[in-house]
Amino acid sequence: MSEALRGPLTGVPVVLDPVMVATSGDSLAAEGVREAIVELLAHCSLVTPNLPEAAGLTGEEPASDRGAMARQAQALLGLGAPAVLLKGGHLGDDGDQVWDLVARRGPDTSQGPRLDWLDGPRVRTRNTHGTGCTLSSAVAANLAHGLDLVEACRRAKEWLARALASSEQLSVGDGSGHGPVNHLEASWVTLR
Ligand SMILES: Nc1ncnc2c1ncn2[C@@H]1O[C@H](COP(=O)(O)OP(=O)(O)O)[C@@H](O)[C@H]1O
Ligand SMILES: Cc1ncc(COP(=O)(O)OP(=O)(O)O)c(N)n1
Repeated sequence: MSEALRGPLTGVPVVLDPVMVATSGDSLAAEGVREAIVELLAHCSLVTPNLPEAAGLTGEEPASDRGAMARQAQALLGLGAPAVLLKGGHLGDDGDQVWDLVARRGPDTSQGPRLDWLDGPRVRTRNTHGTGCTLSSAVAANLAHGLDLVEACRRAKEWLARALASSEQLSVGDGSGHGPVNHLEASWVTLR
């Protein structure tokens, strides 16, 4: 993979979603995956960890406040990522707002990284399955459309909030688990 990123994919925006820990807390990564992801960091345009994944990559405890999120995002820049979208969905599940952070290396290294907080209302739903994959895919699509990195992340997060809010319209399984977000929210029509 890193050979492809250095060769044929040079110059193509690449979003790396380091799927290691699900929203449920379940580990999705085998041994050695951390090292493989760290090796890829320098060759992608943006890495999009959730809080447990950022902790796994930096070797720290999962961030429990926005200060720790900022520190871990900068630690990921230090590991080689040019930009980080650190997702804060796991931070303070009771809060009314959900905060994500975009951290980028500044053009002038003496001035430190640029941090842009993206906040949005927390949608009260159990149907959060696939939020991370949905967000990173939407950011990749927005980058392919030529949007600037922060705008690509902001619009993806806004769309995800609508897909979460619309998830109640889906009827999947017996309703006992975490259902999926509604990717078709913009064109959803309920036929009865
Ligand atoms: N209940 C919610 N309401 C609104 N946005 C949410 C909610 N839960 C998660 N998000 C957003 O979904 C995205 C993925 O968040 P997160 O849960 O941290 O990652 P993952 O799904 O990879 O575990 C982030 O943009 C986060 O802000
Ligand atoms: C089999 C499998 N792959 C990936 C994930 C993680 O998906 P993601 O969208 O990052 O987050 P949640 O689904 O955990 O909200 C997964 N859960 N299972």
